Amino acid sequence: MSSLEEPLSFDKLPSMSTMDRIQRFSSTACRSRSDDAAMGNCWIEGRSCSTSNSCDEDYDEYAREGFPWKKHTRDRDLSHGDSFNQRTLSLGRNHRVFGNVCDSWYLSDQYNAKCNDKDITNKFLKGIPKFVKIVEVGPRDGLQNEKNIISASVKIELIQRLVSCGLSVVEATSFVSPKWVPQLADAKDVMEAVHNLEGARLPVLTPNLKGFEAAVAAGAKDIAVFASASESFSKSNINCSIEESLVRYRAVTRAAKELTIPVRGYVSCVVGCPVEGAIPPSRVAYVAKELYNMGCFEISLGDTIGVGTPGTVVPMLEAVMAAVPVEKLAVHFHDTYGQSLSNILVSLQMGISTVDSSIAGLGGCPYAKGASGNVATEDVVYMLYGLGVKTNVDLAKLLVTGDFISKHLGRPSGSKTAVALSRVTADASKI
Ligand SMILES: CC(C)(COP(=O)([O-])OP(=O)([O-])OC[C@H]1O[C@@H](n2cnc3c(N)ncnc32)[C@H](O)[C@@H]1OP(=O)([O-])[O-])[C@@H](O)C(=O)NCCC(=O)NCCSC(=O)C[C@@](C)(O)CC(=O)[O-]
Repeated sequence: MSSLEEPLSFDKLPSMSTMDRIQRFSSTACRSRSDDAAMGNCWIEGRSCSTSNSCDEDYDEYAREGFPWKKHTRDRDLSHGDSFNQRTLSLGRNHRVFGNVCDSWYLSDQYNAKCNDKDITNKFLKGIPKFVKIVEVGPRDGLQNEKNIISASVKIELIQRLVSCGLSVVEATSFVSPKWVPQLADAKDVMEAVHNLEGARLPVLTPNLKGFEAAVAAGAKDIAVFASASESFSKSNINCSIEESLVRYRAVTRAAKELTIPVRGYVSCVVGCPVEGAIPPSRVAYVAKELYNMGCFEISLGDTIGVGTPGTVVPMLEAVMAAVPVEKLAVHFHDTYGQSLSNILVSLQMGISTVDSSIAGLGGCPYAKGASGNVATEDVVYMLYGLGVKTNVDLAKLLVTGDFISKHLGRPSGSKTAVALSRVTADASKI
C-alpha cells in the first residue's frame, strides 16, 4: 500500500501548523508561465499569471469588486475567461498556500494533460458558468441536527472563519421554535454577535412572522423561508400543509419587502421524500414558482434526503427552469448516496451558478429521517477548481475551518477532499 492509500487517523487532519508546514514546503507563490508549462499545468480557457506581481494585481482587481451578489453577473460578462488560476484558489494575501500545494501535488501532469484538448473541454464543459456562488449552510443546516449542544461562541467563531475563507454567503442560524430545533435556540445570541461582520451576507431561516421579527430584532439583514414539495415533509418539518406554508411565507416576504430585506426561498424534497417517495417535478416547479412570485430573489432546490441522481435531477431542473429563470435558482444536495457532486455538475451544465454546501459535509434535517450531511464545501471548491470555475473561496482556509469544527464535534471531517489533502500534507511533513 502506498503512503497515499494508508488509512488516516483523525489527528492527521490539517491544522494551522500543518498548513504552515505546507507554506514552507511550497515553492514560489506565483510561478512564471514557462514554469507552468514545465509543470504541465493547464488553465482551461484561462490566462495564468506571469509574475507574482501580476497575481497581486489579479487579487487587487477582485478585492475591489462590488459586493459578491453582483460578482456572478460581472464574471459572466468577462470575455477574457480567466477561469482558472491561482487566485481562484487562494485570495488571502498571505494565503497562496493551497495554490502552490495544488501545483506541486494534486494537479500533476497526469491529471491535467488531457484538458489541453479544447474540443473535449468544449464538448462537455461549455455550458458551465465561469463563476459559481457558494452558499455556505454549515452553521445552520450543518449544525441543526447535532445532538450535543454546541456553544454559541463556537458557532460565532465558525461563522467568522467561514467568512474569512472568502465565502460571500454564510447561512448563520434559524429563528425557529427551540422546541423543534433545540440546537439553534441560541439564534439571537449568534446573530447579535455576527450581524455586523463585513464581507458576507448572513441569511437566517424564518418559518413565520414570529421568527422574522426575532431575526430582524437580532440584526439579520437577509432571511430565508423554507417550503417543501412534499405534503408529508411540510407537515413534519413545519407542522402545516404546503399551501398553509405559502400563506405564511407571503406574509413574511411582504414584511421583508417593507424593510428591503432580501428573502431566499427553499424547496425541500425536490426529488424524493422519506414518506411519499418520488416527488413529481411539476410539484417542485409549482412551489418554486410560488416562492419566486412572492418575491424570493433566489430559490434553492433541496434534495433533502440525497436520493437524487443526474437521472432524476435533470428532469426536475427542466421543470423548474420552465417556471423560474435559471439565474434565480440554486441547488442544495445532501450526499446520502454519494451523488452530490455529479448532481452539482449536471446542474452547472444546465446553467445553474449557485450551489449550497456545508463545511466538512456537516448536516441533515432533524425532520428528514435518513438524511445525511450536505455536500462538503471543500469538495465543491475542489471540483470547481478542477473545472476552472471561479469561487473566490480559499481552500486552505476552508480546510483549517473544517478541522476546527470537526474537532469541536469530535469526529473526522465528512469532506473527502479534506481527508485526502490531510494525507498529502502529512506525507509532506515527513519529507
Ligand atoms: C414552524 C414551527 C414554529 C411551527 O410549530 P408549531 O408548533 O405548529 O407552532 P405554533 O405557532 O403552534 O407555536 C408553538 C410554539 O412555538 C413557538 N414559536 C412559533 N414560531 C416560533 C419561532 N419562529 N421562533 C420561536 N418560537 C416560535 C410559539 O411561540 C409556541 O411557543 P409556546 O407558546 O408553546 O411556548 C415549527 O414547526 C418549527 O420551528 N419548525 C422548524 C423546523 C426546522 O427548522 N427544520 C429544519 C430546517 S428546514 C431544512 O433543513 C431543509 C433545508 C432548508 O435545509 C433544505 C433541504 O435540505 O431540503
